[in-house]
Amino acid sequence: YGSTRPERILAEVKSKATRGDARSVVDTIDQYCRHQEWAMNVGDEKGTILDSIVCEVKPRAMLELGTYCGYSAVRIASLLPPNSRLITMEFNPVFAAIARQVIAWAGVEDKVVLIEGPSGDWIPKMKKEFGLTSFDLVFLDHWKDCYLPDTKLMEECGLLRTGSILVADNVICPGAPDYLEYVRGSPRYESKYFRSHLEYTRVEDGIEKSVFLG
Ligand SMILES: Cn1cnc(CNC(=O)c2cc(-c3ccc(F)cc3)cc(O)c2O)c1
Ligand SMILES: [Mg+2]
Repeated sequence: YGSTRPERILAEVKSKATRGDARSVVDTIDQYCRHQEWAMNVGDEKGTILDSIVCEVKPRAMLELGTYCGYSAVRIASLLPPNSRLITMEFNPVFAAIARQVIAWAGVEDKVVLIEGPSGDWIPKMKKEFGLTSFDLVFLDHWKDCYLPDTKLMEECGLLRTGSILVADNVICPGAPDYLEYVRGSPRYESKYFRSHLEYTRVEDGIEKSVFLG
């Protein structure tokens, strides 16, 4: 059914999840990816860690790099306070097209802005395009070799303020060694590792939470 994995995930959401119910969309995707076919969503275990950070920070302005099918965008948006915005960026137009439909099905489209294209092109334009001063919280979940260059670019573009928090998925598997070395070694960050597992598996993975100190 459906020719691509994201299309099969969307089909599952439309047939099993309750329209307008973000939690049921999240649970449907988790069930499908745990029992039918694995997919690179942040998943339920690491998702709980992400939830706790979103609830603690209560971000007014949040950025996600790497939308994929929209699983974490839906998860995050369902926790955002009123008149807060999640901007989520996806390079791959096929993923973006699926994610738009998953986000709409969950009924969170008024909290989420999905932008398509390369992060390196978009990051320098964000302030102007969205009337932003800075991001309170950034979730990095895109190509692992882009975590570090994009973090440096966000610093240079003044998108991080004292207290802005970076949350990075997959710092162990597939891994982002250069990023980890940077945030753990830099005096401008206070970093903490949350040990977990690769989504839907017993393989070790984790989330790194790093506070920008300015
Ligand atoms: C193509 N593409 C578009 N966006 C991206 C960015 N995401 C990832 O690469 C990514 C990969 C994995 C993963 C894949 C294979 C494996 F064996 C173990 C782990 C897990 C994740 O949570 C991820 O976020 C890749
Ligand atoms: Mg990931």
